[in-house]
Amino acid sequence: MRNFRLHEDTSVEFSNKLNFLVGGNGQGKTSILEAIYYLCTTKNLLSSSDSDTITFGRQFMEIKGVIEDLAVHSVRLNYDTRRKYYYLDDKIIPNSAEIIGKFPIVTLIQADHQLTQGSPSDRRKFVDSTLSQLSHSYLDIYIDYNKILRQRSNLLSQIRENRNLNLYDQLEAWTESLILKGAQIIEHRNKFVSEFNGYLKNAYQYIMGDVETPFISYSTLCSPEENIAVEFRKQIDSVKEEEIRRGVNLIGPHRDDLLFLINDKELKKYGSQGQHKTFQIALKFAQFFYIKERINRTPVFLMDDVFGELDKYRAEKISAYLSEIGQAFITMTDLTYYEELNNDNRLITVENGKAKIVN
Ligand SMILES: Nc1ncnc2c1ncn2[C@@H]1O[C@H](COP(=O)(O)OP(=O)(O)OP(=O)(O)O)[C@@H](O)[C@H]1O
Repeated sequence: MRNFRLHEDTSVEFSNKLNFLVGGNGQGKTSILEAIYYLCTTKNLLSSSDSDTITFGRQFMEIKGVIEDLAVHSVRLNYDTRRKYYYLDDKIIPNSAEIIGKFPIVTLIQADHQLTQGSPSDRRKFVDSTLSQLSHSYLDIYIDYNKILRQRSNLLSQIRENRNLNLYDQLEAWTESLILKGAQIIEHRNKFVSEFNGYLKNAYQYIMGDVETPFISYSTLCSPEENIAVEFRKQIDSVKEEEIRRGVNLIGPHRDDLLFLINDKELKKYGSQGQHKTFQIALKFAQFFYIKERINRTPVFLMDDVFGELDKYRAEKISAYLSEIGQAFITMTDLTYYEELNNDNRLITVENGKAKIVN
């Protein structure tokens, strides 16, 4: 990393098992996770803007890495306040969608409280990012669908201003495309949720025991037994005037949600803080094992300060769970859980933007 947040010039060679990044607050631990995430996805882990990551007073940042996976790849990201460049094996990648799924990654970070406590879009993002890492065809459908949404809402606003017949014909064509792609998204999400529930139950019960059973219910425009395209058409026809009046796409999978339940009770309404936290962690471990089994490759796992907020019982359970994952990067402010770890693992201290391997 060069000129990346506090890291003016930091290099680290990681273990292919667990890497513990230990240091006080504000020393640059999370930034290392952020850099790894950039290399695997081209995107920012914390939804900050790329320009925030350049060390104060500098004009550019650079992150380079070697990823040993099915093959050995060199990856590099440069950002110079105007443009971001991503290189894979020294070849520039113009479209970041090409990288999604190439280096599978799962993250467990502070912002994950939004998964259970935030808005439906946070939950849709979870499903979409999992499916996009698994299948490029899902990503293509998803990108197409979002383009259609934009075009169609522009058109709805135009019709509001000018009710011309030609525009109505165009609207019908966009509605057909919306239904076609939207129905494909719903089919994929339906299948995902039905498969994923087993993984979630395993992960949750590994941490909490089997007195509590988690469940995800997918809330979309119709039930799984109904014909998606037929229902979609029926509902979109019934709100046509309202869509024009508001210039908004009112029906489709962009309004879906996931409902989280514990023992059939809605987590959002009845869950304790601890249950929320356990649910968030279980979602991420389940995502890890789901991706791993579907594509037969082990995602990299990033965990930012997970242990700080947990009681001793759950922290120990999760610490034991770590031995079942592959390469992981785990930040912590102290070494309470380090003693349980074996020789394959690496302890790296991070202090004021400098990283040092301790063992
Ligand atoms: N663009 C930047 N240039 C220089 N320093 C920065 C920049 N952005 C953030 N920082 C500094 O980096 C530090 C935050 O880094 P990071 O989030 O990696 O810390 P951390 O070790 O994970 O801390 P915590 O344990 O509190 O989460 C802060 O001290 C912040 O002031």
